[in-house]
Amino acid sequence: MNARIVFDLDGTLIDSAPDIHGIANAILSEEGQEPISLAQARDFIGNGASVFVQKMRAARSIPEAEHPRLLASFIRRYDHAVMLTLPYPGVVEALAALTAKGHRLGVCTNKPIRPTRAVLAHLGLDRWFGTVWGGDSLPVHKPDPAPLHAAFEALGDGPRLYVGDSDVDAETAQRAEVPFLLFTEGYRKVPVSEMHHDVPFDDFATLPALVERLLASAA
Ligand SMILES: O=C(O)COP(=O)(O)O
Ligand SMILES: [Mg+2]
Repeated sequence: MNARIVFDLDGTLIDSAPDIHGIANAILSEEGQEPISLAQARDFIGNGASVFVQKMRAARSIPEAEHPRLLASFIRRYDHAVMLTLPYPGVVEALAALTAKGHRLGVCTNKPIRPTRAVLAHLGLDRWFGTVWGGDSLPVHKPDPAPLHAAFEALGDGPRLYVGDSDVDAETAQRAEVPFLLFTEGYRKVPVSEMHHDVPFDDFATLPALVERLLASAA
């Protein structure tokens, strides 16, 4: 059965934390602040750019009054923050295998749409996706299920599956009532056993077979 499969981006398809860490520290350096660690940057990703900047400010006690200026600086740099980002191992092969099976693929991320398109194009991943939704594509973002619903709608008919790495994705899938495959090697903050999911996986090489099994069991 040809399915619609939507993917989260940061921490699921791509390890983008090194680039996001880089822009955060460029801003903090300009502000005369100490840098944050890569682990902190990874931890701050998941709820979009504004929440990232809010957590970065909190880590360095930068007042809220600076938020709009720092967010604008973050967004300005974000489109070019692609040089250190790589797909996780096996992602390209998995996307090719799923496409060869006739499944239609999409992206639903809380990353703003411009850097989303920039990084997908930079990595040559854009060719695999029939639809791409960013954190600012609609007035609401994940865990609101609206962008996920919109992504599925754009892909036509067929069973739906969502693939993501975070508690935000788990909640989005639950609210959208969509089966959820959890990539356990991304930017997860919560133990796998405490997260909602239908199927966990830690290696993209296993994803195509897991998808077929999940679709067969649901049929
Ligand atoms: O940019 C973010 O904060 C999160 O992005 P994601 O939804 O692709 O994990
Ligand atoms: Mg993610």
